Amino acid sequence: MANNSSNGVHQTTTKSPPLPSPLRFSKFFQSNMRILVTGGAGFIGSHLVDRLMENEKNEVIVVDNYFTGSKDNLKKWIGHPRFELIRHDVTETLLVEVDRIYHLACPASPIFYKYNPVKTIKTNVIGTLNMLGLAKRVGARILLTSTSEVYGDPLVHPQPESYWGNVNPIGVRSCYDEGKRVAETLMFDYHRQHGIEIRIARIFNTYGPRMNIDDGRVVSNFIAQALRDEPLTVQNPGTQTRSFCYVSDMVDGLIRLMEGEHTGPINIGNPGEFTMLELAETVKELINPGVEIKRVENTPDDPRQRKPVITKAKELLGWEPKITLREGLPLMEEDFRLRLGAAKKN
Ligand SMILES: NC(=O)c1ccc[n+]([C@@H]2O[C@H](COP(=O)([O-])OP(=O)(O)OC[C@H]3O[C@@H](n4cnc5c(N)ncnc54)[C@H](O)[C@@H]3O)[C@@H](O)[C@H]2O)c1
Ligand SMILES: O=C(O)[C@H]1O[C@H](OP(=O)(O)OP(=O)(O)OC[C@H]2O[C@@H](n3ccc(=O)[nH]c3=O)[C@H](O)[C@@H]2O)[C@H](O)[C@@H](O)[C@@H]1O
Repeated sequence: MANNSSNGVHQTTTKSPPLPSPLRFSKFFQSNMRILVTGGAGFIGSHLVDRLMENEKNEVIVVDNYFTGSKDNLKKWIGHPRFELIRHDVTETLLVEVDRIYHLACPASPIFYKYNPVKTIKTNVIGTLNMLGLAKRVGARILLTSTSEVYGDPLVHPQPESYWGNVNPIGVRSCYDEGKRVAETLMFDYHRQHGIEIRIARIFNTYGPRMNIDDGRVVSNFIAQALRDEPLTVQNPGTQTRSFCYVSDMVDGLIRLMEGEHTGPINIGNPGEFTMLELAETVKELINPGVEIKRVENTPDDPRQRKPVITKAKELLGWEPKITLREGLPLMEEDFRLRLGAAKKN
């Protein structure tokens, strides 16, 4: 086990952050907080935007290239005076004046991030560099949505933030997991070298309404399959585990991290751990008891186990998840039924 005893506070800097734009101190400037959400048209991003827009002091700017996200996820905010939506690819520079940057832009489903791996790594590396450059120019605080995939196929279980991980640097998942690891490195280098205020969330598998129906991730696959009366495809061996966090809990954790005092990295996830066979059985029981469960081939480098240690999130952010898998699945089922036009039997 590679253990990092210097993780956390010792790696931070005492350098002052760059000054915010002079506009902040202008007597005509409204007291609103201007918040940029990259990848805000995606699954987690659009829920985050909903929550941020509830606060009348917030102005929200979303940039997205719509690779896996869609305007539909933000339709209720389009035209709102405190909301702006920009078609933009984060691998290109962006000039906006903001106080906070939630940097989510990156395809998250393995099917999509493996589709164009070179683009995925550019998004993670060049995209994060561009957002850090922006943060430096305007004195904004920036939060990166990193991932439990930085732990790779973990040899330590459950995973604390101090674990350095077990990642294949040349595998088919590396564009994503090594990409996020470099993104974390860039965040800390900008923090130490330029005093940028950074926050890093290591997100564990998150699910909920608005996931793409054909997203390819396991929860959306199983729910869509159950509703279409198609076999639930459990990839071998079926004993691999994941810990699933409902999206409203995730958004709450991200906002607490952004507004708190700690750089992270901090794991944000639900420690309830399930094998993929258990997940399939639960979906079958709750949504379609008649559906078949079918075993299919897995993909290379699939992590065998994953469960977050969330002591840091609890102690430093006062955060822990509230929604169990059994409570969250029916909420997602409702949304999928509406979108698939699948009425409830009985
Ligand atoms: N959902 C999860 O379980 C999970 C777990 C760990 C980390 N994360 C991270 O959280 C973030 C959001 O994940 P999600 O589940 O909402 O995924 P998603 O695919 O629904 O959202 C990603 C968004 O980023 C946009 N995007 C992709 N590349 C871009 C680019 N180059 N320029 C501009 N926009 C771009 C997409 O169009 C999409 O709207 C990602 O950074 C992901 O790595 C998610
Ligand atoms: O939370 C994380 O940190 C990462 O988790 C996921 O990656 P992964 O856990 O591999 O997500 P899935 O594709 O949903 O796979 C989960 C498990 O379900 C299995 N699976 C998937 C799909 C399916 O139809 N059947 C099935 O059994 C896979 O073999 C895997 O073991 C996300 O897609 C990443 O964006 C995210 O960063």
